[in-house]
Amino acid sequence: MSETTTPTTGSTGGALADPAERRRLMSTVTPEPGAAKADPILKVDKITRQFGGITAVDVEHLEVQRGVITALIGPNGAGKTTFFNLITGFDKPTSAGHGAHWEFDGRALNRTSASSVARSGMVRTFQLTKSLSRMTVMENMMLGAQGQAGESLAKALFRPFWAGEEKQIEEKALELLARFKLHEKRADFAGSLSGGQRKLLEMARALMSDPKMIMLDEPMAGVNPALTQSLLGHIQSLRDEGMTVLFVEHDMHVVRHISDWVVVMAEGRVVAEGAADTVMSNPAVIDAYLGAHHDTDLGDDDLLDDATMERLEQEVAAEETEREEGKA
Ligand SMILES: Nc1ncnc2c1ncn2[C@@H]1O[C@H](COP(=O)(O)OP(=O)(O)OP(=O)(O)O)[C@@H](O)[C@H]1O
Repeated sequence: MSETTTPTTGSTGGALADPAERRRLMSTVTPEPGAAKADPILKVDKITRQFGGITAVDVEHLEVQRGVITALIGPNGAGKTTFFNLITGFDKPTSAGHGAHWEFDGRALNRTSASSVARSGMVRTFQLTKSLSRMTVMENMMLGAQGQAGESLAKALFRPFWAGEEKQIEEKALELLARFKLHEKRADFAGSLSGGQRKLLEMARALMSDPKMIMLDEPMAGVNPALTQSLLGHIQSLRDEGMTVLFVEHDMHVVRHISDWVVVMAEGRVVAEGAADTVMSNPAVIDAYLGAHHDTDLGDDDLLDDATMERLEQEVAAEETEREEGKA
């Protein structure tokens, strides 16, 4: 287990803390859907997901550049959350076995479970579910290390970190809580935190496993202006330390402010890509947003429904049996 909160840096990590260097790097990318990147950490091919007659996702090709902040934007129902669910193993593409392929940091992930995806270094944040709200802030960070509810999910997503000693786990949790200014709240129930503090906790919790890429689904939703700057600062710091950030966001001010690259989805497809300051004037983007309503938000609350939890638990049990058999 790593004993430090410093994220794993990629080959371009560190140097990309310099805005001029990021601009130079991204200026080499052709601003068009599916554009090749200089050093992609994530490559996705032919992912489709249908729900009945609706095609929620139909992504032909997408690359995410290592070490920068990429925003995934699009009107309600564009398929952003479904796309997150698919590449993190929480949902299966309709095109599975028919050309769907995605790899993270050079490793194919299309046949792996959500837990394996997390172990590969691609970690997403989760909204506080009921059971996580009833745990303290510290317990959330330790995630089931003391046999709490939600343990299976924790095991599924944080196994690399679980391999360590409890003392080290605790030190790391405290270090992260201090970084995110939640130290004082460590004994409070997570459910008592404000919207912004919850977002900070979600981020801190995800960092317990030292991800190479962090995926944030609407990190600014429900955050009051006082904490917005702090959250934005944290996201930028992660990037400056070498982490790759992929986030879904509706707030265009936030998108313009922190994104090095913007990917636009509409009706399941990637319809535009480009630097934040130019992509919003792209006719395809304007078309995608015209008439779109931004007041309904499916969010990822449904992500941890009973059926999903059950499937994750089965996956974890199967992987544990496999590991035990491997040891024997
Ligand atoms: N479990 C599901 N069953 C049926 N349809 C679904 C399901 N999940 C998503 N959809 C549909 O897939 C489409 C894409 O939804 P998705 O939530 O991925 O969009 P989104 O871009 O994340 O939207 P938002 O910005 O509102 O969160 C929508 O038409 C939605 O109704």
